[in-house]
Amino acid sequence: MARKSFDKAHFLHIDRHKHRKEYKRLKKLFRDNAYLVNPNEAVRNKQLLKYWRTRSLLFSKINDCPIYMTDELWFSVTPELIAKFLAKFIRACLPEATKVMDVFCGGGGNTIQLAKTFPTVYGIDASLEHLYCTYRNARAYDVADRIWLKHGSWQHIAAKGRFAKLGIDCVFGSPPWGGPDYLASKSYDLEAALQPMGITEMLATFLSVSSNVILFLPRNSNLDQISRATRSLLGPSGQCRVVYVKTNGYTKGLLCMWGAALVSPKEEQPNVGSDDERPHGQAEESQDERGKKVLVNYDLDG
Ligand SMILES: C[S@@+](CC[C@H](N)C(=O)[O-])C[C@H]1O[C@@H](n2cnc3c(N)ncnc32)[C@H](O)[C@@H]1O
Repeated sequence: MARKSFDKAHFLHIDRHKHRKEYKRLKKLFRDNAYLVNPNEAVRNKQLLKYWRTRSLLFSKINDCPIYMTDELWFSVTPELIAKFLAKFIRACLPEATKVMDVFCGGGGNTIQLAKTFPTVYGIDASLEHLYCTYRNARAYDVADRIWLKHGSWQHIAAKGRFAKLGIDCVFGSPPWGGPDYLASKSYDLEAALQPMGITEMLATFLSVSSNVILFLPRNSNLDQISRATRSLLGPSGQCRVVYVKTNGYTKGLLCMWGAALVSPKEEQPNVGSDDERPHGQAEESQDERGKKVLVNYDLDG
């Protein structure tokens, strides 16, 4: 691989001298062209076959452009349709926004669509391999120059408070749900099962970066825990908007939103922007009995 295989300026603070080990690992990943997907050869791991077969739902360019995936990314990347919807939704609510953050950026499913919509996107992940995949995939989508990647665990990064000073307009996160077993119980315990911290602590760390927060959570999430976390951090009048996202008639997860512009936008999102720029889909909205959560069903096939 050529010497200029990656632009290290995009990997924040991975300095050749200060962080020798990380730098070397990153260089080796680039040199080996590690994790490149071969669209003509099925993945060896049988458990991942179903994801490989529907690979173009994850990245529509996967059959034509170099896309990079670790085993974990096959089942954790946000499908492109949802990532696109989310990026347009944020822009419709926050038309002036320029800087957004994707905590737990994984293989870049969300980072890429955010970078297609906003000029500056910060991506954070505890896995150097995943950050490398995000960068590579962003190159395939021609948006690598808009992204800045930080390696480390969110707990440590949030505690340092550096991102709080950057004027980030919206912070998004798709935290690990604990693998495909997340549906094993009827109600997903957002305090005990969500990684790397429970919903209240996670929301607090996100709110320390921006007042506009979005989390992508399991579809069976315990909504009372969301209400409690909201009130404990934002007071009794705090509000959260919960958007159920459906594709192919199947609810993929829910988007939980905090911040005035996201919870009570001046105009309803589907009517904002040109036809091309509108978040695509049908929304049904209702208030819960206490009026604290705005529940929305969003069917992307509608
Ligand atoms: C569900 S995946 C995110 C998928 C991503 N939105 C995408 O579309 O590719 C969760 C990610 O969180 C990362 N992660 C897990 N624990 C973390 C931590 N403590 N701090 C930062 N990232 C973490 C994992 O490495 C994984 O890439």
